[in-house]
Amino acid sequence: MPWNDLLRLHKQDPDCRIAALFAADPDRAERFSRLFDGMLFDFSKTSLDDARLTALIALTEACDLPARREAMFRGEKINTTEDRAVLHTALRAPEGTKVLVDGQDVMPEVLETRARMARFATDVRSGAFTGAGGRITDVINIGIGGSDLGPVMGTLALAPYCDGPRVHFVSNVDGAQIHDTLAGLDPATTLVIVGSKTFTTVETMTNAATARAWMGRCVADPAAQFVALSTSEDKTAAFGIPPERVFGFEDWVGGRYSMWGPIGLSLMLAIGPDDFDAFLQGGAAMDAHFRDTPAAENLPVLLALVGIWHHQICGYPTRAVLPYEQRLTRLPAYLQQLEMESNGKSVALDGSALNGPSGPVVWGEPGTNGQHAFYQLIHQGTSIVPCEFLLGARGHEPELAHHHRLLAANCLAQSEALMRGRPYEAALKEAHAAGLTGPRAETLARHRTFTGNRPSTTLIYDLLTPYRLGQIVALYEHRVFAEGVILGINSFDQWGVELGKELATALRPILEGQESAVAKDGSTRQLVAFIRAAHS
Ligand SMILES: O=P(O)(O)OC[C@H]1O[C@H](O)[C@H](O)[C@@H](O)[C@@H]1O
Repeated sequence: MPWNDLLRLHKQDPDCRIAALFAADPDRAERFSRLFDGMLFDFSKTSLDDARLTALIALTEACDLPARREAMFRGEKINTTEDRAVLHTALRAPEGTKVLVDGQDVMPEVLETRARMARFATDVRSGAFTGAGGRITDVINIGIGGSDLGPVMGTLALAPYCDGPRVHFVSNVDGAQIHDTLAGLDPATTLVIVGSKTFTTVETMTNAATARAWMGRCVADPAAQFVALSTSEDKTAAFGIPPERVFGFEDWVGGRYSMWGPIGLSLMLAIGPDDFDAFLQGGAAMDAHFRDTPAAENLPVLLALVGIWHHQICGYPTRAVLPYEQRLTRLPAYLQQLEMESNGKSVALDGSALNGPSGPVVWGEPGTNGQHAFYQLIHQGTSIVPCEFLLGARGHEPELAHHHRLLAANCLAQSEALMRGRPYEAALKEAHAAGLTGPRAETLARHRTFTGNRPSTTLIYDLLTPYRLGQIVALYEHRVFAEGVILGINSFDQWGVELGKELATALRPILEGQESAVAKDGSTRQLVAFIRAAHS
C-alpha cells in the first residue's frame, strides 16, 4: 500500500534534515531536479530521498495515472458528474492532430475558431476593424473566474509583448470596478468583450449591460463594438451580438482551463496572433511531455507528488507560490482558482467520502515584495509553509540587469535561508559579538534563531516569453490533474460554488425590501437591517 509506505517513511524520520541530505549526497541537487525544454524543476530542498520518491511514484501506479491521462487526452468523459470530456488540450493542439469526442473529430472546429480569432485580432490591431470613432484604442474584457483570471494573468505576464490596444479587465459585480474602468475610456474607440462560458453569470451579465448602456449613450450601434466568447450561441444572440463576432467553444473546456481558446481573445489582441501561437505551442510542448514521459521524469507529475508529500503526508496545510517575477503578480490568484476549485473537494469520484485531505490552500505574492510582508511567518511561524519559487534567469530589461541580479540573489537566498536556518548557538555568538551578555543575549538569541529545514522547490527558466508562459500554465494544469487522479477527485466540476449563488439570488429581493428577512438567521437579519438602514 503506497499510502501506508509513505506514512511509514515519514514517521521513521519526520524531522529529517534537508541540509544533511545534501551533506550525504554530493549529487543531490542534480538527482532531485529535472530539466525539460529550457526549464529546470529543482525539488532537492525538500525532505524527499530515494525511498520516499519511489513510494510517491508507486502512488501513480496504484491509481493507474497513465490510463487516466490517456482517457483525458482521448476525449473520454472523465468529468463524470457533468458527463463531459476534458479537452482543453485540444485548444492548443497543433494542426494535424485528431481529437475525437463521441466519435467526432473536434479539431477542424477548434482550428477554424483559432483562425477566426486571429483574423479578428489582426483587423483590430491593424485598424481595419474600427469603432464609431475610428481605430480601437482600448479593449474591456468583461468576465469572471475562468473567464477573467487567465487573460488578466497572461496579459500582465507578457507585458513586454503587448503592442496592441490597451486591455482592461472588469470582473467584480461591485460597480466600483466598471465605474473606474469606464471613467478613463472613450466609448467610440472601445471594444467590449463579454466572456462567459455559460453567458448566464450574474456578475458578467450585469457588467455587460452597464457597459452597453454606457456605450449606447455615445455610439449609435453599440452592439457593433461588442464581442462574445461563449458556449451558448442562443444567449449571445439574445444579448444582441451578431454571430460574426461570437467566438464559441464546447462544454469540454472547463472555465478555469479556457484561456487557450476564445476566452484568450483579449490576450491575443494585446500580444498579437503570432505570440499567442507561441503561447499555445508552449502548452502543447508540455502536453506532449506530460503524456509521454515516465512519472520519475515527468514535471507535472513530480510537482503533484512533491505537493502530496508536503500536504497529505507531512500535513502542511498550505502552499505558497512565490514568483520572483513581478509580471507574474496574478499567477497566485490564477492558481488559486485552478488548484482550489479543481481539487478542493470532500467527495471522491465514486461518491464516497474522500479518504484523506483534499488539495491544499494555495496562496502567494511576487518576491521580493512578500519578503517585506509575510515571510516572517514562513521563516519563524509555527506552521510550515512549503514554498514554490519561480524565477526567470534573465529579465526583459538588459539596461536594468543589476535589478535582476538582486532579484535572483533574493530568490536564491530565501530558499537557502529556509533550508539552513540559523541555529541558536550562531545567534548567541552574534549577540555576544554585538556586546550583549548573560540572559539578555540568550533571550535575543532565541528570538533570532531560525529552525530552518523548511522545504521549497524552485522552477527556473531563461526568460518569461509567450512560449514559456504556455509551458508554465500547462505544467500547473497537469499537476492539478495528476494530483486529482491520485486523490481520487474529479478535478473538473465545481459544485461548491452553487449554494452561495442560490442564496444571493434569494437575498436580492430581501435587500430591495420586497421580501422579509424573517426566515433568515439572526446574523443575516442583522446585516440586512444595517444595509437597509444605510439606504433609508
Ligand atoms: O464563464 P462563466 O460561465 O461566466 O463562469 C465564470 C466562473 O463562474 C463560476 O462560478 C465557476 O465557479 C467558475 O469556474 C467559472 O469560471
